[in-house]
Amino acid sequence: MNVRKMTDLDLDGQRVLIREDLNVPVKNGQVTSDARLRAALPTIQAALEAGGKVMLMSHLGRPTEGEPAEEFSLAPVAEHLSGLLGRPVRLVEDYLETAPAFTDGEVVLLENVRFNKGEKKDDEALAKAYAALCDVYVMDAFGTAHRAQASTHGVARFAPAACAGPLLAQELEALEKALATPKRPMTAIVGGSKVSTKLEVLNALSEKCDRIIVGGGIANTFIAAAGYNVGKSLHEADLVEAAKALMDKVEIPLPSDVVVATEFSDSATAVTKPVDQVNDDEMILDIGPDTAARLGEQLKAAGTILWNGPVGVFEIDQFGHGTEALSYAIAESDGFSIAGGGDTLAAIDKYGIADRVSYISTGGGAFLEYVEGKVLPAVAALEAAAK
Ligand SMILES: Nc1ncnc2c1ncn2[C@@H]1O[C@H](COP(=O)(O)OP(=O)(O)OP(=O)(O)O)[C@@H](O)[C@H]1O
Ligand SMILES: O=C(O)[C@H](O)COP(=O)(O)O
Repeated sequence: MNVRKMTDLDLDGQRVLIREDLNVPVKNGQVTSDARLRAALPTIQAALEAGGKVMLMSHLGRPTEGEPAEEFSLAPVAEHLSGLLGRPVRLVEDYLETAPAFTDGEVVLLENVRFNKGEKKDDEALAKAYAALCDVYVMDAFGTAHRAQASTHGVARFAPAACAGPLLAQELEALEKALATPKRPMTAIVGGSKVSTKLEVLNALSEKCDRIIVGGGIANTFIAAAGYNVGKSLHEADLVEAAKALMDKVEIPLPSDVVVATEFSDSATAVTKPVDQVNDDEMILDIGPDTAARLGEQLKAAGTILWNGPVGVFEIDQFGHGTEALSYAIAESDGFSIAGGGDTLAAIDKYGIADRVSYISTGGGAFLEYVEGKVLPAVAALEAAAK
């Protein structure tokens, strides 16, 4: 990676704009898993110690672009981060109109970049506006390095100086080392709710892995491809043909039993049933216990495990047993395990297996795309800026 590093630059007195991935789960105005915030702390502290005037920026969730909404505000993140850093973190909303002022000892957090029109399209004018806020731009958001957006990509072209932050550099080095000569069999677990983007990644993974375990909305798409009714489950009907093609290329064990409910809520009644008996008014929200036991045995025998995405709606306890069982199987496996993703980190915390996973990455989709062998757009932008 031929990029400038934050540690190579003199930050003293400079306005330092750090893009972090502070996209963490928030419930009722509280951060429920702060792993990504803790991972960003060493970078923030190093920039402060080097005398930088620190501004952080991040997205949170997937709001409708250009429409600020309280549910996607970084306010809970500012509060939580302030506790972790032991200093005030001031959330600034109007930074595109007025450049934020700095007070000693304070960190500035720019409100959700996805509230700005053009962020996701990598709009040049927006990228220039971000660049104008700083003397040094630091890309440290490994979890969002697979997105070519104004705050992760475009800004690097226009900032007076652009460099990689310590977390981004450390993640890339650790993954490169871990994946250089993976022990076989290599098994990937891909779950969660981002069906269309992650199904594409499965194609590349099918070339590298010996087996792919699917969960969440992704598994539901495969269940539909196998000809079963998935009722109201999250799935991607358009991708059923793509799922069929994948099943011909690599072993993708399908759930034999599933946990369903007729509503998506904390108080929903969970019913376990065979996969071929899902009704039209039901949603598949977890893998069943027989499936979890079978997949758990396969995981224990794996040489390398790559895990992104919970296999069920684990935030609701009655739909968390599948993710819990697979977490314990990963913890018990002698294979080298790599896990990453915002909600995956939350599941790792919930089931207390962090010290038994060989490497935990802050990236989910980013880590999968790295495994694919793709050059991450944010890294490419830093490489171009270093020329
Ligand atoms: N069967 C299902 N139906 C609907 N949602 C599901 C299902 N299974 C899991 N989920 C949801 O998927 C979400 C996590 O998916 P996601 O793809 O965002 O994973 P992640 O680990 O955060 O990765 P990334 O960092 O790429 O976002 C969780 O909120 C979980 O409740
Ligand atoms: O959680 C993630 O994978 C990153 O924060 C990227 O989020 P996105 O998939 O909404 O771009």
